[in-house]
Amino acid sequence: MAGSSEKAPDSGRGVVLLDNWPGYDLDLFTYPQHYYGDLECVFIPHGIIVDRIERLAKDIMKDIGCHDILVLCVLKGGYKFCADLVEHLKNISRNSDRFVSMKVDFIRLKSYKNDRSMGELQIIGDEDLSTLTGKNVLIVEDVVGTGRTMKALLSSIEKYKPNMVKIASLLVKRTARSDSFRPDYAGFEIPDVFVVGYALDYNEYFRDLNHICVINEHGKEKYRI
Ligand SMILES: O=P(O)(O)OC[C@H]1O[C@H](OP(=O)(O)OP(=O)(O)O)[C@H](O)[C@@H]1O
Ligand code: HPA
Repeated sequence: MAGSSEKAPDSGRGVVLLDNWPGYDLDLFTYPQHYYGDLECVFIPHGIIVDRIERLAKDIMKDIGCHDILVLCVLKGGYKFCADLVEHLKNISRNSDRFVSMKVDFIRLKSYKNDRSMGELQIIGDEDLSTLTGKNVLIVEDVVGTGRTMKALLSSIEKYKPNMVKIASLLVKRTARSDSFRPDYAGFEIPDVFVVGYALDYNEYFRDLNHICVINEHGKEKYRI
């Protein structure tokens, strides 16, 4: 992976995977048998994901660790990232002089069918966003693609007047469909490919895959709705 990083590190973009990043041969890793034949490659192995999150947690604590934090996990795709990030944030907080109190809340958003954004964001459930009023909110999201989901969420949240809002996204796509929305913290910047695993899904499949992988055409056909 080191060979695929761009020249000067730009921590705002996270680990940059170039358009020609081929990923790793699937046979070098283990993954559930029920997905044999459905994947192109291992794009980001699980170990690297977790190591990168450890560093994100350090950066987040450095910036906002002086405040009490309300972590807002965006379901469903964000649950793995959120769980691992909170674990690292807790470890850092526990081992530092200043203990930061952290609460975790959840919101469920849905906009994708197959590998396409349907344009309209659904907030599923009856979330009471008034709990965000006056809070220092850290939104935790799995992927920013077009950026529509995050923009819509931010505009829904604004009226509840949180004290501060920061966004951490594990992945950010370089895509022509993007309205150039950038999170405050990014794990990896990736090309415009549809990835699954580590809780990212294709029509609810592949959330039970540890690595982030690229789905192939066979997989898309098999699970298309
Ligand atoms: O930047 P965008 O193009 O808007 O895409 C990003 C969103 O798409 C996915 O959600 P999805 O609708 O698949 O719901 P899920 O989290 O339940 O899988 C993902 O979890 C993000 O929330
Ligand atoms: O690549 C992706 N995978 C899963 N969900 C997504 N939502 C936007 N992009 C993606």
